[in-house]
Parts: sequence; C-alpha cells; structure tokens
Amino acid sequence: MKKLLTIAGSDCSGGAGIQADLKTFSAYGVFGMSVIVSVVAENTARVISIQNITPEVISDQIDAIYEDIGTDAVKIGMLSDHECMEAVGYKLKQYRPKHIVIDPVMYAKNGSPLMQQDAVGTLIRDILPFADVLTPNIPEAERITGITIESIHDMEEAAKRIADQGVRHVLVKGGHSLGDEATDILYDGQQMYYFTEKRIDTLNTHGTGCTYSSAIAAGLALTDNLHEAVKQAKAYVTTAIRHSLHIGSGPGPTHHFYDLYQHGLQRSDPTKQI
Ligand SMILES: Nc1ncnc2c1ncn2[C@@H]1O[C@H](COP(=O)(O)OP(=O)(O)OP(=O)(O)O)[C@@H](O)[C@H]1O
Ligand SMILES: Cc1ncc(COP(=O)(O)O)c(N)n1
Repeated sequence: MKKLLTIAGSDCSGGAGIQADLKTFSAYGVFGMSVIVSVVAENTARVISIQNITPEVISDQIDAIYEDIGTDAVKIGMLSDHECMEAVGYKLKQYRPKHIVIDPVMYAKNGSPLMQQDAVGTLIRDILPFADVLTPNIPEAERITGITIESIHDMEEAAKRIADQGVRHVLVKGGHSLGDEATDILYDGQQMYYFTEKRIDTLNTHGTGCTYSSAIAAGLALTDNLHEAVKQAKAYVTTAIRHSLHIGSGPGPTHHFYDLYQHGLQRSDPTKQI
C-alpha cells in the first residue's frame, strides 16, 4: 500500500484543501495522511476566518509521520504565511521525501486570499526548490513570474521562467483560461508537453487544483512516471469536475464518488501490503 501525505489547509466545507486531497487518495486506493497547516472556516461562497497552526505543531505533525510511517509521495497545498513556510521547508530539508508535488495556493475559487501577499518571496525562496512538480494556475504563475498570461505562448513563457528559478517540472494549469479546451502545460526544463481536455461548462470547480495535485502525487507514488501520473490525474480531475456537485451558493465542489477501475485508471490493490 502506497503512503501519501498532504501538507495543506483544512476546508471545513469539504470541497478543497486536506479534505479534497484525502478523498482523492482514497479514490486512488492509497493510504492518506494529513498535516494540517491552517484551519480555514470557509464554504463555497466565502472565507470567514483562517487560523494558522503554530510552527511547533506543524513540525510535530511532520515528525509524527516520519518517525513512524514515512511516505511514498507528498502533496503540499495552502501555506498561508512565512512561519508556516519556514516550518514546512525546514522539515522537508530534514526528511527529503521522494516525489513532492507543490500546489502554490494563493486564492480560493471565490477570490478570497489564502496566502499573505508578502509571503510570495518566501514561497519562491524556501519552498519551490523542493518541488519535483509545481502546479500553479494562471494567476499564481503570473504572481510568481510577474508576467501577464493571455495565451498558450504566455503559459509556456511562465513555465520557462519558473523552471529558471530552480523548479524541476512546472505544470501551468489552464483552468482559468478562456476557450473550449482546458490545456495544461508541463515543462521539464527542455521540452513542453500538453495535456488537453474539453472544457466542461460548469461553475462548480471548487477544489480542482487540490484534486489534481493530489492525484498527480498518488500517480507518482504508484507509477514513478510523471507523464503517466499527469495523464491519469488529468482524466481523474476532468471526471471529478464532470460529476461536480451543485451545492452551496458559490462554486460547488468536485466529486470523487466513482470507481477508477471503470475509467481505465490505475488504482493500487488495497489488499496488497507494502
Ligand atoms: N471547466 C473546466 N473543464 C475542464 N477542466 C477544467 C475546468 N476548470 C479547470 N479544469 C482543469 O482542472 C485542473 C485544475 O486547474 P485549475 O486551473 O482550475 O486549478 P486551480 O485554479 O489551482 O484550482 P483551485 O483554485 O481549486 O486550487 C486543470 O487540469 C484544469 O485544466
Ligand atoms: C484550505 C484550502 N486550500 C485550498 C483551496 C483552494 O481551492 P479553491 O480555489 O478551489 O477554493 C481552498 N479553497 N481551501
């Protein structure tokens, strides 16, 4: 059984954050664990408050995982301020986990900020270098690079600039672009690869980025192959959006109900021991 860890924020409404990550891990048939960095009182429409967990307790949670169980891959989501980033960065350096997927969460789908504005420098300096794959959406790629993204060519340029900052693989997600297709661009420092699906006509995309990055992490643990992991994760997130729920007054959540086997996706055998 592969062991997956998410280090992220808790979304009490269940659509994004730790909750989306654990649902994705279950659908992939892997064992999910979580380090909660912030407790976010949020729903589909708004963020009411954010309580960051202290750096000591963030560190203790990470120690608790590595002194006892360990991981086959790690997904990192919302890190809201310098202190959270420093605590997580310090522990990543100590434990050097295999397969780190980082989703540089900055805003919720409803526009509420989830990362302090002045923490982006710390994110770039202390966290991004640990990424085997970084998965910015278009606004996040714009914030990290300072360029405006209005086309596939701009997405490619942003991916190159982020790779120049020392990130091994950059996956710029096209969910926020316009047009009939949702294209994501993967850059490995040499070549661009394109992952495209038809855009689904829905407002219910709360948690898509969390779902996608967790699926990539699970796929990496299962296959050891980034291209295969992204291909499967793209199919997974597209199906989760297709079956998204019209609940709440804002963007509704992705849904993880289905059996991956039925969709031809790889799932680990839950009866097999490590
Ligand atoms: N309407 C849609 N139809 C099909 N695919 C979509 C749609 N919206 C987003 N996607 C896909 O979902 C994945 C997540 O991309 P997106 O840009 O939405 O991430 P995100 O903004 O970081 O998500 P979040 O805000 O939930 O963290 C990508 O593969 C993207 O192409
Ligand atoms: C705790 C937490 N982490 C991440 C997101 C981003 O997801 P979305 O942009 O879909 O709201 C979120 N809303 N809450």
